[in-house]
Amino acid sequence: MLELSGVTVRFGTKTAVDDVSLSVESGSVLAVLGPSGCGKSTLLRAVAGLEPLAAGSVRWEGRDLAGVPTHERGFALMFQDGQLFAHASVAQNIAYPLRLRHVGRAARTRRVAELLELVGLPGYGERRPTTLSGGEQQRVALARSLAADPALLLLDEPLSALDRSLRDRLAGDLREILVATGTTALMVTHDHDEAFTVADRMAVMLAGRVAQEGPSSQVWRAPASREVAEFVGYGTFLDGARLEAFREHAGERVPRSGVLALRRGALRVHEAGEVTGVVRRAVRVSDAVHLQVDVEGVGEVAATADDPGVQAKDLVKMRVHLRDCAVVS
Ligand SMILES: Nc1ncnc2c1ncn2[C@@H]1O[C@H](COP(=O)(O)OP(=O)(O)OP(=O)(O)O)[C@@H](O)[C@H]1O
Repeated sequence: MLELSGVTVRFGTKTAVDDVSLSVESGSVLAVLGPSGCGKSTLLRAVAGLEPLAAGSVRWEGRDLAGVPTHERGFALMFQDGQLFAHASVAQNIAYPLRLRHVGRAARTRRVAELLELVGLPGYGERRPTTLSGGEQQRVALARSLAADPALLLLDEPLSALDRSLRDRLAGDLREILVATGTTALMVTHDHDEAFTVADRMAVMLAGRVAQEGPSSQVWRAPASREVAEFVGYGTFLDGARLEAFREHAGERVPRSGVLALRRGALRVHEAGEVTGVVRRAVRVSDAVHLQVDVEGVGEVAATADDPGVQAKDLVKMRVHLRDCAVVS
């Protein structure tokens, strides 16, 4: 188990990581999710022993790692661009951590074949990294990170250099590989979908601090604040008179008080929908149309339509899906 307690990292007068306490159970994956500059990479580097702590402690299996250098922590790091050795083969890249540990040739060859199988690249051993696609290169980087059975895998935006569809696919594969190998991992990312796919738990980090930590589905369904809600994809916030007007359209099942946060999927165009509005903007995406709809008394809300024909100035009816809504304070 990894335990961070009051971890603080400063650069001069700037506090990049501010009193962060988190734990990662053995065999589980925690995603630290936050916007650019919130301090998540610095936190990961502190766990790896690459940044000194101004305060707090990092413990692994109960042992305080203060003073333990990076290479003695038994952790593996994987970055955004896998940083493969361009002049070595895929097999040599993967075998590198094993060579450092003086694992014999036969055992290395066996392990490399096993890892290539695991990451879905059997038979790729003799290729050069430069002949591989970005997604394949990240798979090789993952295989290399896992080669020496690290106690803890530290992943820094492992998929963000890839395009969206590949990223979604690889996120699913990464999850399966981590579960299959029982790997304990700490991943930092700014992508909430990726965090949701790969991790068991999420910690949302804002301005150096942990704003909320919990099982991913809980952070998703019950964000602790408006800032967290915004970060995990809620785009419309209704309170006071706007909430009251929304209730008049949508009915009693809409909460009466607090701030109602809505994801785009909370309002879906449907002929029997209870909320009526005028489309102000319609943007087609691959499998839906994203709308901004003006609802009387409520103002503009984000909505979605399956019918690709929906366009600006249309009068639409929308159904409210409460599972895509949350009340935040
Ligand atoms: N070596 C350094 N010296 C001074 N300031 C630094 C250093 N490294 C990071 N910082 C600052 O600390 C803050 C946190 O940086 P960090 O890289 O951890 O953020 P991040 O959340 O990982 O962002 P990104 O997603 O953009 O990588 C930033 O304001 C950054 O400018």
